[in-house]
Amino acid sequence: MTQLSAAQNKPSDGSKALYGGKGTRRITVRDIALAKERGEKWPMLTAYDAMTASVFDEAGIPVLLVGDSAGNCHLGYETTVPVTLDQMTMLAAAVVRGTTRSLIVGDLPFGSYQEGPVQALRSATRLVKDAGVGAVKLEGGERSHEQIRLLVEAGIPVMAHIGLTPQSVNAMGYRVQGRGEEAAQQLLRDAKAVQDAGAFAVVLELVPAELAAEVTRILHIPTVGIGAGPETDAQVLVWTDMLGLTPGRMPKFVKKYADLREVMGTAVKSFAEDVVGGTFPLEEHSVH
Ligand SMILES: Nc1nc(=O)c2c([nH]1)NC[C@@H]1CN(c3ccc(C(=O)N[C@@H](CCC(=O)O)C(=O)O)cc3)CN21
Ligand SMILES: CC(C)C(=O)C(=O)O
Ligand SMILES: [Mg+2]
Repeated sequence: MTQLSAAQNKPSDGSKALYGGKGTRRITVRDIALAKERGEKWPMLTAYDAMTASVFDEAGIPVLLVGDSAGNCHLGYETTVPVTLDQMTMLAAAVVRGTTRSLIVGDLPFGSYQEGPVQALRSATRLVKDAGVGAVKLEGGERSHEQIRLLVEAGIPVMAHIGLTPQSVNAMGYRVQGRGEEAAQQLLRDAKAVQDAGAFAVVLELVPAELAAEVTRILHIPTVGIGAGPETDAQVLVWTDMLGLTPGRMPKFVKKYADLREVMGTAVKSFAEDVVGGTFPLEEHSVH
């Protein structure tokens, strides 16, 4: 363990912090492991296109997830369930092209790894070779440990995802997971299973804060919380939620840092009014 300067949340040994560090090469899973040793917290956001990803990359977000939340946040589906591997490959390739420093994690969509480890390896290989991601993510704890193990043996870093697993919405709904002694024990078994299988990090979605804190203390790999309280090593939010673009009511765990829906709506209305009223384009926007 290297010593951490608590005031600045920066490593005191001269190495680069995941967030706030000046390094320009691409972040690796090794950098992520070192951050946990230093007790450093880090942010993760979703991204679905090159332009948005470049904004987050330039802002210093060390890890970007090309989430299958693209299904409902980018492609107009109700849930993540219909998203295909072809769609994820196209979106992930765009995010890789738009970034230089962030580690890009590609979500394996529903149906691309449930058949077993061999299918999972074929799907993950597609994201690595055709999109250029540095890691993949898949849902499930004990039930996915064989998939995780084979991918890791093949040299593909895996981020696991336990607690609420949205690809199982038709079976479990969108409910808090790990409430009550039995469910808490299952979550602890899932967390240990993905670590033992070789995952480099694990997302904890919608689990009680106390349980997420316990998992974070027990595991040596970093935990990435979403609706899992303040004690996880990292926090992830869906970018359209935290920037106020997603329509409608937000889950309780979302903090809205901007109101892009309002900003964009107001701007496009002024454009429309300018066109209708003949005040755009002006002489300065015209060529002769
Ligand atoms: N826009 C968006 N944001 C997300 O965080 C997100 C997605 N889409 N799509 C994929 C999954 C699905 N997720 C979800 C979806 C719904 C709830 C939800 O309804 N939560 C409620 C009730 C929880 C309860 O009390 O049991 C909440 O208020 O948090 C939570 C996470 C998280 N992910
Ligand atoms: C919510 C995060 C963890 C995710 O899996 C996604 O955005 O698809
Ligand atoms: Mg996902």
